[in-house]
Amino acid sequence: MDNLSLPVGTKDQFGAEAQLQDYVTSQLSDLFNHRGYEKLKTPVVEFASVFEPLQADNYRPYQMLDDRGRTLVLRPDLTLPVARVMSATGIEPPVKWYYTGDVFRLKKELSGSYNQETQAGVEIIGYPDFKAELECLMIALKGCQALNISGVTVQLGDAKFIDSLLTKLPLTDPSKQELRSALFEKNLSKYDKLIETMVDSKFSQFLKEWPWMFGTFSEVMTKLESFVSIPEIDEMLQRFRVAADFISDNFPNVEITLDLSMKSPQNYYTGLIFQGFSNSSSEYLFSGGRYDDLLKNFQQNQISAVGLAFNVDGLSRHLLDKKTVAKRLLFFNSDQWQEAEKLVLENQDLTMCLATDIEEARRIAVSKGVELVDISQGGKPNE
Ligand SMILES: N[C@@H](Cc1c[nH]c[nH+]1)C(=O)O
Repeated sequence: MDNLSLPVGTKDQFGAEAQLQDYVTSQLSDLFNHRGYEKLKTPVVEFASVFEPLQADNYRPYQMLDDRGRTLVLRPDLTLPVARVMSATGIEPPVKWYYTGDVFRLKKELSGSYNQETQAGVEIIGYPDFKAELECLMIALKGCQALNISGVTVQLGDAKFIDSLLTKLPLTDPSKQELRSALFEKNLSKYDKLIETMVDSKFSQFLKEWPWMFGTFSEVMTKLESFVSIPEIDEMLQRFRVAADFISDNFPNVEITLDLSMKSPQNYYTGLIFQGFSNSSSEYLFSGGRYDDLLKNFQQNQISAVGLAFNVDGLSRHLLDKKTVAKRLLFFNSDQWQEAEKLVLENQDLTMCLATDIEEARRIAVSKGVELVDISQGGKPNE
C-alpha cells in the first residue's frame, strides 16, 4: 500500500535516535549562544535561484511550483539562505549567525544515504582575518568535546589549491578540466596520460605525486616543501601551518590530515576548507570553510565570510552506539499520582507505566525487557 511507505531517501525517527538529535542540537545551540552568536531562521522552501551557486550533481533539490508557476525548492543548503538574508535586508556586517535546521539533497537511489539531513551551523560574515577560520575550528572542536566525541580527525585543504596550480601548467583549458576530474575521480591511468606531456616542466615531480598528496599533516607538508615554490601556494601553506598549530595547541588529541587532491565540498569556498571525522565512522562530523565571494551572487559588494555546519544526524548516530539506558517502569494506582509524580521527578531512570492492572504492567515490562517497580501495594521502589 502506497500510503504506508515513504519516499526514497526519507525515514521516520523515533526513540533514542530522535531524542539524541534534540540533545545534539541543544548542546550545539548552547555553545553558539555562549559565544555570542545570534540565531537566524530561514524558510524550508525558497526560490530555486537562491541555490544556483551549488554543484548541480551533488545537490539536486526537491522541486515544486508556487501558484504563479515559479520554481521553488526545499533548501539543499543553509549557507546560501544566510547570504540571501544579508543581501536582502542590508544588515550591517560584521555579524555572527547560528542556525539549526534540515537540508534536503536528493541522492542517488540505493546510495544508502538519506535525502533529509539535520545541520547546526554558524556563519561569520564580514571578518576577513584568519581569526574567523580559527574561531570556526574552535567551535567545531569544542562542539565535539561538548558531545564527548573522541578520536576526531580534522582534514584541512584549500579550495583554491587545485586551480592555483592548474593555471601554472602548460595545458589547454579542456585538458586542465580533464586533469582536474581525473584527480577527483582518482583515475590514475587518465591522470598519468595527461601529465605525460609535462615531463620537462618544473612541476613534473609534483605532478607525479599529486594524486598521493593526502595523509597526516606533517607528511604532506614535508613533501610539499620540497617542491617548487609558488607564491599563492606558499600563502596557503602558511595558513595550513597556522591552523594546524592552533588545533594542536588547543586540542592536543585531535589528529590533523591534509588533502590537496580533494574536491572542495562546496563550490562556493574560496580559501581554507576543513572537515571533521571520527575514527569509528566515515560520516563527516562537521564541514566548513571560507567563502568570500558568495554574497556577490546576490549583490554588488563582496563580503568576507567563513562558516561551518555540524552533521547533527551523524553526531547523533555516533552517540547512539554508546548510550541508551532502558528506563524502569513504575506501576501505581490512580490515587497515587502525586507519589508517582514525585518518584519520577526524583529518579531519572523511572517512567510511569499507565497499565490498568499489575498483570498488564508485568506483560509490558517483559515485552520491553525492563524492570517493573510496583508501588500499588504500598511498597517503595529500590533506588
Ligand atoms: N553549508 C556547508 C557548511 C558550511 C557552513 N558555512 C560554510 N560552510 C555544507 O552544508 O557543507
